[in-house]
Amino acid sequence: MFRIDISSLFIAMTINLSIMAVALPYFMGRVNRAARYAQAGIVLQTAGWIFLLSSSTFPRGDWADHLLSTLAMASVSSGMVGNAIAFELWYGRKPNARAPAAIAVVMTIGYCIGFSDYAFRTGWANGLLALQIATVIVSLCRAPQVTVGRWRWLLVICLSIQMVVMVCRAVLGAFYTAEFPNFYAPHVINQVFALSSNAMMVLSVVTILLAHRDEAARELERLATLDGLTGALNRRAWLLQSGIDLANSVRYRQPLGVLLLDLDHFKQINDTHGHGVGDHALQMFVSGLRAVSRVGDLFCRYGGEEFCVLLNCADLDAVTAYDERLRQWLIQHSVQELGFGLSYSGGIAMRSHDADTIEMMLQRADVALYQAKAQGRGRTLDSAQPLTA
Ligand SMILES: Nc1nc2c(ncn2[C@@H]2O[C@H](COP(=O)(O)OP(=O)(O)OP(=O)(O)O)[C@@H](O)[C@H]2O)c(=O)[nH]1
Repeated sequence: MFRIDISSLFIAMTINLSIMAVALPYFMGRVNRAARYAQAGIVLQTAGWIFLLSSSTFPRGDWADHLLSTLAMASVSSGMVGNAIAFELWYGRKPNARAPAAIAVVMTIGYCIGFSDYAFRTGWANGLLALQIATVIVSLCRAPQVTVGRWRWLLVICLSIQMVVMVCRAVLGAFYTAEFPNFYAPHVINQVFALSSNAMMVLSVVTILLAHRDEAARELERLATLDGLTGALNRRAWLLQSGIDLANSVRYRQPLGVLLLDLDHFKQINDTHGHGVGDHALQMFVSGLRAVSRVGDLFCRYGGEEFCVLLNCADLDAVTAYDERLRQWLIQHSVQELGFGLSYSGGIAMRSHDADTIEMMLQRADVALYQAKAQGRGRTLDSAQPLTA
């Protein structure tokens, strides 16, 4: 019959954690903030376990035992705070780990003060660590702001098991102290704890790698679809989405318009104020597009100082209103922000029949835009209106 040797399991886990604490930062190379927090979390958990195992080599209740055990609690609970922040970031949220951090502080202080009372300290530490895990589970169950892989549920399951074991340890330690005289006591709960901690260690490393891979994929997608300078969609992504929108507009018999916009005298802006100001003007123009756009409006940087907007469920009046809102926005903001007025010329093309394509609409909008430039700039013309020379 096999025997579960608790102290060997803890020692093996601490050795593996130490290896991971060194190997992860080394092999993952340059990583972003979330992965750095997760790596710091592993380092702190490792330190916590080293302190905890070292504390048991000193006489029980000795000052060294007291100090090392308290440091262990501080490190393990801070490690969970690091993990909580990493998960928040991986969920696309602003990092907010106030609850786990507050629990870590309160737990460590209470543990240090009440150290001489074994029943109290075991109940207190395990109970609050369970509560800390619960706050992380609640946060993981809330909808993420970005697409998150199945690692999310793997983590929820692991943490839930760990939380239940912690609660059992808290109850045993506080109320059934005789059955649970120390950390290595061969109680079934201690055995489950040793086994689940080992499994948890392996799975948390797997989770870190999966979450990190998810994030790298998101970053690649972002780079492939967004314009680096302005953050607007790039032409490729816009054409892809506008083809889908156009097909939907035919299917649901909704009007749809395209607005092609080109900043006026942009070369002169660059020449007079410098390329940096030119870049800032492009970014400001995109802020304007963002400010006046509504749900269903899709804009992109088409290239250079040219932008394109697709307006879903919009007739000519709605497209013209969009154009007017944008001009108003520029009048209100450009002089203040750039020191000079920024204007643009535009061409409108409405979907005119079911066989219309985005390319055909863009061609018509381009002709109208050319005409708007020829007529003195600072205006938008509709390609369906008779164009004056
Ligand atoms: N600062 C900056 N300038 C850019 C960028 N992309 C394109 N340009 C500049 O935009 C200018 C476009 O010039 P033109 O095509 O002559 O057009 P324009 O000066 O706006 O004249 P009109 O369109 O006829 O009013 C060029 O000087 C490009 O170098 C960019 O990312 N940043």
